[in-house]
Amino acid sequence: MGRKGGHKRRFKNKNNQGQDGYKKFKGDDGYNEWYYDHPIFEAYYKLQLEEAYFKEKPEEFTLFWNMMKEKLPVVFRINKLTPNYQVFLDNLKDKDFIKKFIEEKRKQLEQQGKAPTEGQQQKEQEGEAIEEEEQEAEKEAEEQQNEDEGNGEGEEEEDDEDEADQKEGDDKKGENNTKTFEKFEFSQEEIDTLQINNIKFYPDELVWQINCNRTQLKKSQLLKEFHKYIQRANDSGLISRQELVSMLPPLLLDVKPDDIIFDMCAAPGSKTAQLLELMYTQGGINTKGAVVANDVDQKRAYLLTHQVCRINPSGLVVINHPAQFFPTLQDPTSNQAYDQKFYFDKVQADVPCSGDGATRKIPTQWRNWNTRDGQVLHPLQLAILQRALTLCKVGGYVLYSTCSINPIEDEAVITEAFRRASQGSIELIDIHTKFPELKGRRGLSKWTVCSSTKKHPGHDQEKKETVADWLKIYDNFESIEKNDKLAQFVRDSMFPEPEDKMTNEIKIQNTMRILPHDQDTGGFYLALIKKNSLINWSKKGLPKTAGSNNEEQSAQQQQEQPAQQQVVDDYIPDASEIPKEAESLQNVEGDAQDGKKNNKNKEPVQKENFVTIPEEDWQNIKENYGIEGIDQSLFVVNTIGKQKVVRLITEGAKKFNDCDVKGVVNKVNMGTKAFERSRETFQGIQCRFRICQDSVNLIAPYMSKRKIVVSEDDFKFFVQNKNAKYTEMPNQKLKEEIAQLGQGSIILHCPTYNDNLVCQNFHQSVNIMISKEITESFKIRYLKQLF
Ligand SMILES: C[S@@+](CC[C@H](N)C(=O)[O-])C[C@H]1O[C@@H](n2cnc3c(N)ncnc32)[C@H](O)[C@@H]1O
Repeated sequence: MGRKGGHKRRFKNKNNQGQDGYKKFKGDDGYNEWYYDHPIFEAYYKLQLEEAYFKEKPEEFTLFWNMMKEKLPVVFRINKLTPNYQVFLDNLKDKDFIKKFIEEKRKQLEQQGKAPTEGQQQKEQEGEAIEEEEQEAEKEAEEQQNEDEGNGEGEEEEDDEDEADQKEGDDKKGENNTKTFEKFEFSQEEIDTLQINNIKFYPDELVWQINCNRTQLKKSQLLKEFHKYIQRANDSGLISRQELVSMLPPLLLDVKPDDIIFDMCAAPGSKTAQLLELMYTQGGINTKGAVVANDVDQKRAYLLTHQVCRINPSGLVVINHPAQFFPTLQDPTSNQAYDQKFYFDKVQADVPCSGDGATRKIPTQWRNWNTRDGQVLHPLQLAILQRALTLCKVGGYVLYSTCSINPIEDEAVITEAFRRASQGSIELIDIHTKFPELKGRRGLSKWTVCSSTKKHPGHDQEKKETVADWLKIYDNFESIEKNDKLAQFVRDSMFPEPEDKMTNEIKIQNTMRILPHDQDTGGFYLALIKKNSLINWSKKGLPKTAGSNNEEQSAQQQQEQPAQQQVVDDYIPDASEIPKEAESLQNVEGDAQDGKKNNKNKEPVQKENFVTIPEEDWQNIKENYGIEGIDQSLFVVNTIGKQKVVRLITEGAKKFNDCDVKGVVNKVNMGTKAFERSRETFQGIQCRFRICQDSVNLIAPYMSKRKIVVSEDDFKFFVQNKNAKYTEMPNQKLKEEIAQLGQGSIILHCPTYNDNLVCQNFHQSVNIMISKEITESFKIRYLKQLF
């Protein structure tokens, strides 16, 4: 059933009505239409990719380009740390699961006399769609206004799979370059074709893909309930919705339970969560490692805390720094032969990028794409990569990734890092052998540096411009004319060497490009670098920028910064190396869709710190819950505020904290909530702290008091009855056992599921102390509830 009726789309901002090249208009049939076309963008990638990938089959370029315009399918990963996750997994393994789910729901509604008639259904859908559309238009107008004010940042949404405002249609691809609105309903026949498929390259059957996109799931009345099911699982941390390609970097880092990993540009945290999942899957409660998740944007760092806390990780440390300037910490306990500096075992540099591989998620690329963004970001990306390599231990690995397909942000950055690093100190690992089921393209050994001459050529069919009119190509850095404004951000570091000398030497083909049409994903770039020895960074002057007098500039810089000319192993870039413009482009990338950023009103950073729990409080907790076997120093409190929460951290997190002797790192959060100062003051409560559900599975094995072992049935009873009166409890023996413990926090441990429930025991009742989200997860996993 297609969408009918030509309601008007409202545009509040005049700029929405016809920007050069990006017009929305009312089509002949009354549908609003939207251009998915940018001839310069297309010409640029023909130039960059055709010879390497499509020479034999030039028509494949069209497949690739058309796929860039399609919405992404829904993908999610099951969090293996969630006890009894297999119930959810078993559902997915049933090929007819979606069909059965919908039939079940329909039956339920019919029984309740609530099943909508077809007419009602359509009316409702259209009403909702109009409302949503109006909201989208407003959002867009606001975004436009921001751009006009020079913020350069659009509205962004919260999680990895939340897509930026997308208004594209369903089936016009290939015919012309406009799209109409989605179909909002599925016929029974179409529902029958819906499937959830396992993604083979990901271990343990944890990643699944639905063969429709998220808008379809959300907007189809019949599928809405199914979308809610997925949403409930996501909100509770049972699954994480994350784009498929974005799951590759953590997998490639080969995480070990004792690793201390630096995630340099981490918000909103989908890869951080995945790193922690991989770490705890191997190490269980004995996990000692940590993931230090950093983001330059404080608000986004807080958002990350919120997102990653869904999986309750004691090994999480959230910090807030510009990655390229991250300080070198001292490690007094270091057993490295070379020095006493603190080094990370592995570093993930998922750098800020133009995001032009993420057009399937960020359709505004079709309006905004230009060559300048990549050029502006290149120096920042290079500086972050160099810092990543410096901070990584000898024998450790750095994973560089972007969701851009622009060689200036990808191969050019890697090549320049190798040019600057001392020979043999780093090497590119061939990642193509790691996932035989994944189709990855080899990194480019040559590319073209060029600038677009205009933003967008417009959609005027009469214009007869050609690629040559749109792209100004630079053969080499030296040939750039002095006052060429288009080359303002072009640098010598962006050029490959003649005859691919350097790229062949460093084996750039070991890096990987993911193209969207190869396996229905976004575009992505990955490079895994091993650090073989300490690196002597040779900086032959700052990278030269074109469009100015380079020689003069270089000479002046050499005079001003003589130290930078020397060979240095602790490389920190000079701020002047990075164009100021890079800052405003920082959040354009695909993975990081979060709350709107407003640079203007940034609040001053309040430096947080974490210290070991005070002795008196520790003794109170230890005695009350009978805790043995975990060191006091792994329980920390923050130094600002009321210290209401005691957090559990890992040894790795503690080590990182201890190495920041001078307190130079801006910490946002650490570990997971273990105990909370209780508000209850009534009689009989011995302990001032109640247990938190967040870390109960990590602490329960070390608890000998106030822990009751329950059967599967009793466990389910409490999941079903959040506030259970003693008189309602079916198991008399259990009731007596609970009553004997007296009032206060207790846990119910179910050995069958190896799971625990935190409860508050009152005089005559037991209340389950878990959030709404976790309750939903328990209902899915233990009561097998679908809705
Ligand atoms: C590609 S996104 C990271 C996505 C993230 N790794 C994930 O998987 O959810 C890049 C992030 O880098 C941050 N960023 C930009 N410039 C930075 C800098 N100089 N230092 C640290 N983080 C930076 C942005 O705020 C953004 O959150």
